[in-house]
Amino acid sequence: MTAPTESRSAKRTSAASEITTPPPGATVPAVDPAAGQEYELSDEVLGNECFGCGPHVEHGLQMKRIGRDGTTAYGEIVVKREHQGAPGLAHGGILATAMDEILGTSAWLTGGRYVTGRLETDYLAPVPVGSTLYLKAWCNGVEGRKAYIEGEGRIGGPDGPVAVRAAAIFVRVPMEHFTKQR
Ligand SMILES: CCCCCCCCCC(=O)SCCNC(=O)CCNC(=O)[C@H](O)C(C)(C)COP(=O)(O)OP(=O)(O)OC[C@H]1O[C@@H](n2cnc3c(N)ncnc32)[C@H](O)[C@@H]1OP(=O)(O)O
Repeated sequence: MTAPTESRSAKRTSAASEITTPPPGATVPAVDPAAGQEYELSDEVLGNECFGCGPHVEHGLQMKRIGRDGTTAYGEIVVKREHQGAPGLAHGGILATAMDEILGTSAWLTGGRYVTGRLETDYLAPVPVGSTLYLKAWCNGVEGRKAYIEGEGRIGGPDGPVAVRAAAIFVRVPMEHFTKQR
């Protein structure tokens, strides 16, 4: 009998593909205190009915952003019954949404307003209903309007096993992207 082999995603240490890996010319943004201030103000400007972080969105993730360090963002969600896919486990799309939210937060910490262009997700372990997912995301580089962001979600504690990883390209947009009538 052969020993069970580790899954391909468990062997990978990053969710980033060639597309979401910053090109050689990308720069890691310097920490800008004004960017942090703008990020704090963003809810006031845009309101917050966000499925990811709106505190009063009943069936939303209600992600708590619990800190930042430069462009690294930290957050937590508690997986609720209405977030399940298979019985007792978080739906993969919900986990991707949580990653989108925390990676987006890191992008905004670079000092611009960003939307997700591409999001890649690796699922490494099931996430049970009732568990807390500890999220972290950081910026690997910025080139032109593109921010290359990566992150992970852990269960059991902030240093627990990684259950989900993601990598993304966020594209900088003007404020009108959010305010114009469609
Ligand atoms: C405190 C606040 C925290 C906020 C957290 C937010 C978390 C949630 C974030 C979201 O979920 S945002 C909602 C989901 N995303 C969208 O609705 C975006 C929909 N797409 C668009 O609006 C446009 O396609 C987009 C603004 C992304 C780009 O259109 P543009 O016409 O402005 O730009 P263009 O297409 O010229 O692309 C600009 C650059 O980005 C690149 N790009 C665009 N889309 C891409 C993509 N999908 N994959 C890779 N690269 C992409 C594109 O190749 C190009 O690279 P170069 O400058 O090198 O030429």
